[in-house]
Amino acid sequence: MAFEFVAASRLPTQFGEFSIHAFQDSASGKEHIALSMGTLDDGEPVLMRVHSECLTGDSFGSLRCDCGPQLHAAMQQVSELGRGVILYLRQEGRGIGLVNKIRAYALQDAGADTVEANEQLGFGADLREYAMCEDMLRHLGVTRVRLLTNNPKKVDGLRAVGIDVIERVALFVGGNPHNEGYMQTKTDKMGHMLAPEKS
Ligand SMILES: Nc1nc2c(ncn2[C@@H]2O[C@H](COP(=O)(O)OP(=O)(O)OP(=O)(O)O)[C@@H](O)[C@H]2O)c(=O)[nH]1
Ligand SMILES: [Zn+2]
Repeated sequence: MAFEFVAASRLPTQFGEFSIHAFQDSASGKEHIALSMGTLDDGEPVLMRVHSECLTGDSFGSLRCDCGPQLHAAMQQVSELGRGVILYLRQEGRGIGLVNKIRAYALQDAGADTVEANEQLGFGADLREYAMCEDMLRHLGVTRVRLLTNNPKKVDGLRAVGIDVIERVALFVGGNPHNEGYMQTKTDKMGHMLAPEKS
């Protein structure tokens, strides 16, 4: 799959004015988005968030996860710097899709954790891959990144497709009673680093 740039426009937001860039794979029709601010092609490291689409969290304000607050925190940090990029990847449900994620939520309502639910549906814990990021960053002229994430596997995944991640920057947004089990499972079973590293 090769993701080609299609179009870009201004995107004024509550966090400041971004540029929004649309990319599409001509064969599959799959689409991904980048939000950018400032000059990115000067060779200096760029603050980057790779955000997996989460309709429930990003759009409906769901308290079952931490996606919505993470997306807004990343946009706020880029805006404060006046420079950075957010790759918004259409890989809902850690790659299993929205309908399957809701099926997984139903299993979690019945007692499964977020990994067990995927597995009970016949999926692996995390189906995401990051090859599209290389095409998107090449178009934007980004060569080195400081990655906003609590997920070391995401750092590994991006490096595996040739992206020079020079630093992982924690993106803690706190928790709530509805997502504490989910966050614990991410820590215990998926290697997320959701607490400040002991210095
Ligand atoms: N299958 C499944 N996907 C989920 C669930 N909760 C959130 N997601 C999806 O998980 C993705 C976000 O991944 P997370 O594990 O929350 O975080 P991450 O992106 O890996 O790590 P960070 O960069 O630190 O945010 C989005 O695509 C969400 O739709 C769940 O219970 N089951
Ligand atoms: Zn979410």
